Amino acid sequence: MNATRIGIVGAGGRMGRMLVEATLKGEGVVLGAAFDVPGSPAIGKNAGELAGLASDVVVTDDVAAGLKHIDVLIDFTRPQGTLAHLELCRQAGVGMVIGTTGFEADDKATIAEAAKDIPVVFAPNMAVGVNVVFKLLDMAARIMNQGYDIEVVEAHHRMKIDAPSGTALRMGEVVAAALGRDLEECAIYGREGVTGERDPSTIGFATVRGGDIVGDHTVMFCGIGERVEITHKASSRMPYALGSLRAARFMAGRKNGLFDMQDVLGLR
Ligand SMILES: NC(=O)C1=CN([C@@H]2O[C@H](COP(=O)(O)OP(=O)(O)OC[C@H]3O[C@@H](n4cnc5c(N)ncnc54)[C@H](OP(=O)(O)O)[C@@H]3O)[C@@H](O)[C@H]2O)C=CC1
Ligand SMILES: O=C(O)C1=N[C@H](C(=O)O)C[C@H](O)C1
Repeated sequence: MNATRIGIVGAGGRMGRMLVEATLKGEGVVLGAAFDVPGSPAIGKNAGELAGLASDVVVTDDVAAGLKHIDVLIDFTRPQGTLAHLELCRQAGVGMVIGTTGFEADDKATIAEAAKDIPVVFAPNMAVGVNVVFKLLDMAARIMNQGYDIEVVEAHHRMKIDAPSGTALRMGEVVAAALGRDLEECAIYGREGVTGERDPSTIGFATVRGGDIVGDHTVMFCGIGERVEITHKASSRMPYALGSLRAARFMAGRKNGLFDMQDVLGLR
């Protein structure tokens, strides 16, 4: 089988560099193109340089032209950029792996619409461990469905711009769905002042930002006399990159459809 030709947008970013490294070292994938925004210091550089490796791919800002050389575009940028790339991929018939977080509901509908024409894997966390945690949370919530207060706590590096993290929100969605609740109606995003007693139907979120924390997530099920905490801690961005490449390989032979990492990992 031919190697999947990968394009990476935001190649100079934290995830972009990790993806370049994983692609250049990976099996069944080949780096076909690398992109960043106009004016980025990454433009004109050899992509391999971003990861201390050898490559013949030069980073450009012309995504439309570069799509001719790839099968799948991997995008960890910003919602606005991702949506622009999505339209280009749709026109070119190129699949997309979307790791960007911070989308509004309308944006997610746009992604779902585009996935009628091209294959899209869209997930707030590509790490295998986090996707296993989603399954554990579903099971835990179904069993501890009464008498347990549920709180989601996440911590990330000081450069992160969205909160709560996409992963924390998905954890909340998984738990809410298992309990037959609607997260939009029961989420509490932080507390301050005289809040009153806790409403047992709510799911609380707390956010920590600091230093170089890669990504920690804990869901607490707090009962009377006991507490269960389910935690995932990332100490490297490589699991996100390796999951993304798995998603890109998963697309081979697919013409369209919206998938997430549960589909890629066979956890559905
Ligand atoms: N799904 C998952 O598994 C994971 C998701 N993420 C998500 O990925 C995203 C990126 O994270 P991270 O790599 O840390 O961020 P960085 O800021 O390090 O990288 C983002 C990259 O995208 C570029 N960029 C910024 N705006 C645009 C735009 N409008 N169009 C195109 N490119 C743009 C940046 O260029 P410049 O620096 O010049 O602005 C940079 O190269 C975030 O949403 C984050 O939450 C992160 C890790 C894992
Ligand atoms: O911005 C990050 O760094 C991360 N973002 C994703 C999120 O918002 O859930 C995934 C991971 O936690 C790292």
